[in-house]
Parts: sequence; structure tokens; C-alpha cells
Amino acid sequence: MSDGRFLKLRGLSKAFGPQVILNDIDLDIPLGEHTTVIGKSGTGKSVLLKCISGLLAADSGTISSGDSKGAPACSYMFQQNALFDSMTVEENIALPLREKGKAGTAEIKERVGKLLDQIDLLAAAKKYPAEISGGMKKRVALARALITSPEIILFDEPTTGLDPQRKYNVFEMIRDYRKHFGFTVLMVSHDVPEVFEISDNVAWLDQGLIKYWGKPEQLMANPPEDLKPFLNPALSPA
Ligand SMILES: Nc1ncnc2c1ncn2[C@@H]1O[C@H](COP(=O)(O)OP(=O)(O)OP(=O)(O)O)[C@@H](O)[C@H]1O
Repeated sequence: MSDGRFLKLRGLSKAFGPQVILNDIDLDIPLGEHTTVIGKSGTGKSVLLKCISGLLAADSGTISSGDSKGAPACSYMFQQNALFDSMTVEENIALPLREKGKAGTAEIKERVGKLLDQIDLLAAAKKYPAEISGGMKKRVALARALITSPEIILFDEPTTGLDPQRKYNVFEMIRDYRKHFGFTVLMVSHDVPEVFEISDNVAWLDQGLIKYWGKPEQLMANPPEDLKPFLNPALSPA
């Protein structure tokens, strides 16, 4: 449930040379909810997430929560998990805390141990990524995003390359952990309409602008003409 606060994007713009990717975007993303960004391949969905997370610097614009708490902290979960093969599960999860440098060794050990327990990964703590299943790798990647207790987690196509059953499992995992830990989800996904089952809001990014914002039920019941190909991939032009 939204707590009435928003992640507010104002005048967000990003270009690479002459190629304008984000064109003066204004958007209020409700905190506490799950928002999914959809759009054509190469339209700038990942760039939007990266600008929000700070992985890329926007050319102009602001990102804030519009209140005295300042910009909410974000973590980014990468498409292919981006785990380090030479580190154990617990070392991978501890990494963001070590990089921040604020927590001491004992605190890091305690926080990682608690999270491993909550996310049911204790038995895998000393294993290396190559020794665990694909589903467990996703959980480790999620745990690494969660360890700094961010208010928002950005998911960039978390189900790419997975079969339908595993996609469903990942969506279920994200929905369940969101309920448990209370983070806000901002996700890029091509899994339309399946992803709508766990989404509170849908944003359609097209030609640098958010051309549609609404509830998935509204979108499915009354889709704008331009959006229909996304909702029924069978209608997509080849
Ligand atoms: N660091 C960069 N330097 C130059 N161009 C970039 C950079 N990052 C992204 N782009 C370009 O910006 C455009 C948008 O890329 P982006 O990855 O955000 O698309 P997307 O909507 O996430 O696509 P997909 O659905 O295929 O993942 C592309 O044309 C891409 O080549």
C-alpha cells in the first residue's frame, strides 16, 4: 500500500549525443507500491532506471520524494543477477555494506546472517554462485539489493531468459518479499500481461515520454490503440 509519498521525477532528461532518450519526464511514482515500466526495445527503460538509481547521470531534472526525508535510497537488481563468481553467497550479499564502509565487520556479519535466514539461504551461505540453482541466484541477487535496507528496489527485466514456470516463481518471490520487507518496486519488464498480476501501476515509456500511466486493470479494459500490440504480442508487427 502507498503511504501517500512519491518518488517525484521532474524534468528528467537524458541524451546520448543527438539521440534523445528521456525527454523532460515528469512522473510521480507512489512509494510502497509496485510500478512496472513497459515499452519497445531500445526505448530507454533501462536508462530511466539507471538515472533514478544514480548509475547514470541525467542531463537535467530532479529526483526527490518531495518531503524533508530527501531522495529515497535505491538498490538496483541487474538483469543477469551480476553475482561475483569468486565470492561466496554471503560475501556477495555483504558487498554493498562493505562498499558503503559504514558498518563494521561484526555488524555486517550479523545483518547478512539475519537476511540469509529471512530469505531462506542459510544453507547456501558458503557456496559459490556456480554451485547453486538459477532460482537461488535470483534470491541472492535480491538479498544483495536488500542488505542496505533501501526504500526502493529497481528491477531491470528480472525474468529475462527464464521459462514460464521460473518467470512465475521470480514474480512470486518479488511480490512476497515486497510484502515482507515493505520496499517499493520499480520494474522494467517485457512479460506483458503476466507482470500485471503483481503490478499496482503501469507506465508506458515511448519516444522519451511516459505516454500512459494507470492501473493494469484499466489498461487491459481500455487500452490506447498504440499500446494494444504490447498487450497482445500476437498482434505485434513482426
Ligand atoms: N551508456 C550508453 N551510451 C550510449 N548509448 C546508450 C547508453 N546506454 C543506452 N544507450 C542507448 O539508449 C537507448 C535506450 O537503451 P535502453 O537500454 O535504456 O533501452 P531499453 O528500453 O531498456 O531496451 P530493452 O527493452 O531492449 O532492454 C538505446 O538506443 C541504447 O543504445
